[in-house]
Amino acid sequence: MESILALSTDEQTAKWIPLAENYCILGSYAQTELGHGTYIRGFETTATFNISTQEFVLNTPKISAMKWWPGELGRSATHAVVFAQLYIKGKCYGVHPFIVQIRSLHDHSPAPGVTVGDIGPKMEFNHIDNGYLLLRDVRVPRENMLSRFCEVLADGTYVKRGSEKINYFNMIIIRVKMLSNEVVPTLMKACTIAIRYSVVRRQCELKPGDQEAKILDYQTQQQKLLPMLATAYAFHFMNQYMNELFSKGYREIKQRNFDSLPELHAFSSGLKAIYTEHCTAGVETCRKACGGHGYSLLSGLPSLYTRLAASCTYEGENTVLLLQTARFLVKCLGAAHSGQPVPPSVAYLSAANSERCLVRDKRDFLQPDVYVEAYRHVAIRVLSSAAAKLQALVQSGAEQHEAWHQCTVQLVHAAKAHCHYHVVKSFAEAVEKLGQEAGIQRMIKHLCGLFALHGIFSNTGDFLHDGYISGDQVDMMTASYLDLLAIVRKDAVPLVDAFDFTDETLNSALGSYDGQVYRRLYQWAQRSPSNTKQPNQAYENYLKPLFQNGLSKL
Ligand SMILES: Cc1cc2nc3c(=O)[nH]c(=O)nc-3n(C[C@H](O)[C@H](O)[C@H](O)COP(=O)(O)OP(=O)(O)OC[C@H]3O[C@@H](n4cnc5c(N)ncnc54)[C@H](O)[C@@H]3O)c2cc1C
Repeated sequence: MESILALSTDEQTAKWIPLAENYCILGSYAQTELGHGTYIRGFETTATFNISTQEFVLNTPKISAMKWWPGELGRSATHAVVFAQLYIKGKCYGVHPFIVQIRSLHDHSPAPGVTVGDIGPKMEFNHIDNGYLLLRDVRVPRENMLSRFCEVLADGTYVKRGSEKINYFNMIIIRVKMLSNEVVPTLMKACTIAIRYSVVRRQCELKPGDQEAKILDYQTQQQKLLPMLATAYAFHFMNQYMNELFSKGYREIKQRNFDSLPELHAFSSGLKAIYTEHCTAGVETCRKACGGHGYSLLSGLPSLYTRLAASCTYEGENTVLLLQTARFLVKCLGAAHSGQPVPPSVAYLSAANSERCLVRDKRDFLQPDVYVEAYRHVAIRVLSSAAAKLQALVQSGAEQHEAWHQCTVQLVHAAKAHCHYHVVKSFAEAVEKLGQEAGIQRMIKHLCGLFALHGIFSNTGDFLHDGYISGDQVDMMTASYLDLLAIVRKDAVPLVDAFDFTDETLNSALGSYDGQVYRRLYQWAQRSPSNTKQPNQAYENYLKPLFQNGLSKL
């Protein structure tokens, strides 16, 4: 439905959306092929326009062209938005989207010319039937090409309205939505489970002779979990900013003003990559922080991890996305240096870069303008140094693509630094806006500081590299960081309760609101098939003969 809404004409929307909304049809987004996922221009599925019948004829010319991975395709979908190379009178016009009926609406059997099935077991994602699709002379009417931005007229004339990149616009939409709806809530759930568990679980004595301590009172446990909590809040506030930027851009694009498309694409790509990377790693950190019980599926944590791990790949592979962000940044840096206007998210590149951090006391590191400036400095420095290397390679005779290839590791670094700067900045701005609620503002400001200082603590080299901060300042920053761990510890439980997940949604024996961890683990373990199956077949079939055989030998 997202694809149809973004890519279809008003008439196409009026035809297909009510059918989808009323479950008369079920859709799948069929883009990826066996041989190509990232490189969309390399897709091999073809859609050839037949003027005499006014139809497109879709084909899978070879095995690598088979659609592979689309969700809901395996056994559920009746229709798919299939991306294929458009051919008119022998000329290729690139990849376009077509609505193709793949199963009968009467008995769900494959439509004529369609071979469709499930791709088999995966690391997780068992809630979705990812499928394969092979097309042999499958015909669809001319109206089935989604034509908001490109159309094929009855006489075979190809009409373009706007940027050719617009066909990828729905990928931006889905990317932006997945961050708010799936990625960040998953980290929030993991934090809720691990933090609630860490105030129930007691282990060892903090002070000899005392009662065993809650594990969240150990500084190392705080350092595992509380920066993850701060990350969840940071991404939440960044999402609000991104959604505003996106809504504005979406309105303009619908009016066929494509000016914001490069910025939206670059920003959503970079954020998707860093969110999914940090959230996936964060969920795994939460799991490990729950010790042995975190490894049990009953904790709810392993399935959060395996589901989220897929998001590093789908809707754009992360490295590839970061490189796209970097390409945009390098272009904007060039424009900024030559005094041309640049989009708002990169306006900071036009200002001079500060040389030194002027902090003299550890408390200064708790000032948002201090850490926001430090992140800005690093983002400009890393990008400038990658761009300078790129330029030097080209000036020394390397071809542009070769020079780019030799800089990709540093370019990925630059894209990450750009996104990290924005997340810190938007978090600090969100804190400012909470001015009406002093208590909440104080709490969230601590979290914001923790997020920012955790990033500096974990990537100290980036800040030390050109002497922006000194070794002494690193010590001050570390002292503030550790102070914040103890401060945020006090609010940790209300801060996860504020996410407001129900016990049913968390589905975790460790993370329920009432804290009855051990009772629930025992009750849920009772339901395990090995405990409920009667009689115990493993004993009857294998162990009993083994024991009897052993005894008979004595
Ligand atoms: C759970 C799940 C659900 C999915 N659902 C759908 C769906 O509904 N519909 C659909 O169409 N597809 C779907 N996909 C497919 C998904 O979109 C692709 O797997 C994804 O776009 C990555 O493409 P790829 O598999 O070709 O990876 P590749 O591009 O082959 O990546 C492999 C490696 O090569 C590197 N690489 C590739 N190109 C470059 C480059 N230019 N520069 C540097 N490094 C590069 C990558 O960084 C990566 O490390 C799904 C995938 C998963 C795992």
